[in-house]
Amino acid sequence: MNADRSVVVHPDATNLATATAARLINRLADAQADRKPAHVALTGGRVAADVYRHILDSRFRDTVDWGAVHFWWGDERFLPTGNKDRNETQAHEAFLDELRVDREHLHPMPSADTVDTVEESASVYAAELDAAGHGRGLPGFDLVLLGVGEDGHVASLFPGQESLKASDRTAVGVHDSPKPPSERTTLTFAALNSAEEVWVIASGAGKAEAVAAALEGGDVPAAEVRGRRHTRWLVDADAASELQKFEF
Ligand SMILES: O=C(O)[C@H](O)[C@@H](O)[C@H](O)[C@H](O)COP(=O)(O)O
Repeated sequence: MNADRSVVVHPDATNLATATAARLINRLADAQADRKPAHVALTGGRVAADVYRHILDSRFRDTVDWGAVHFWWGDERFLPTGNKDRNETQAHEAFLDELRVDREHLHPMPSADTVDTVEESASVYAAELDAAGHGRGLPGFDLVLLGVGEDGHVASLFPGQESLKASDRTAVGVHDSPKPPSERTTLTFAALNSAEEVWVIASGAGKAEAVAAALEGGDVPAAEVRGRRHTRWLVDADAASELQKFEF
């Protein structure tokens, strides 16, 4: 059961990205103080890319031993390695290539030139997650970072799709993503919610309806995410503009 949920409303998109970058650095440094290596699952999207870029620019960035962080992905577009639209590519360009990461600790979801189908991609990734978890299925994410779509999707878990029900698996393939490209690999809720903390970041008025639905009883995938210890919604004022019940 989710122990705790918080909503932090930031005045604007830049403040959201810079504050979340600092929060992420602190979260990873705290996780490393408890145990190394730390495990984080990254997300794709424009808002997340802004956060990654601000991590790189942060004067606190080397508080984290980046070589002792395992980087996973919450979802990935089923495209060839290096394709500019892959979440992995965007993360490398935004910050990973400039940090002293350990290449052995990078865990991209299989690409379209290494496996034939999204089902195979999901199966290979599930096996990698299980191996990292020493047979327990998952490595014990210290943090899962998520964006949210206008339709309330998180990762590549879209409204009305079978993937929402895949509670017995940690990763599944997606064929009909309404957000292009149509073929993707995604962690399931079982995997996302295994994390100590789950953070959802949202910026802009276009996300306001999805944020309100997720936080105020609506039927959207984003309403289903919860960290084992903490769930944080990190939003800017525009994305919070349709929240009714929160005083801020
Ligand atoms: O592969 C993807 O597209 C992402 O993982 C997706 O879940 C994204 O985080 C949201 O769609 C928000 O994207 P924006 O931040 O660009 O609005």
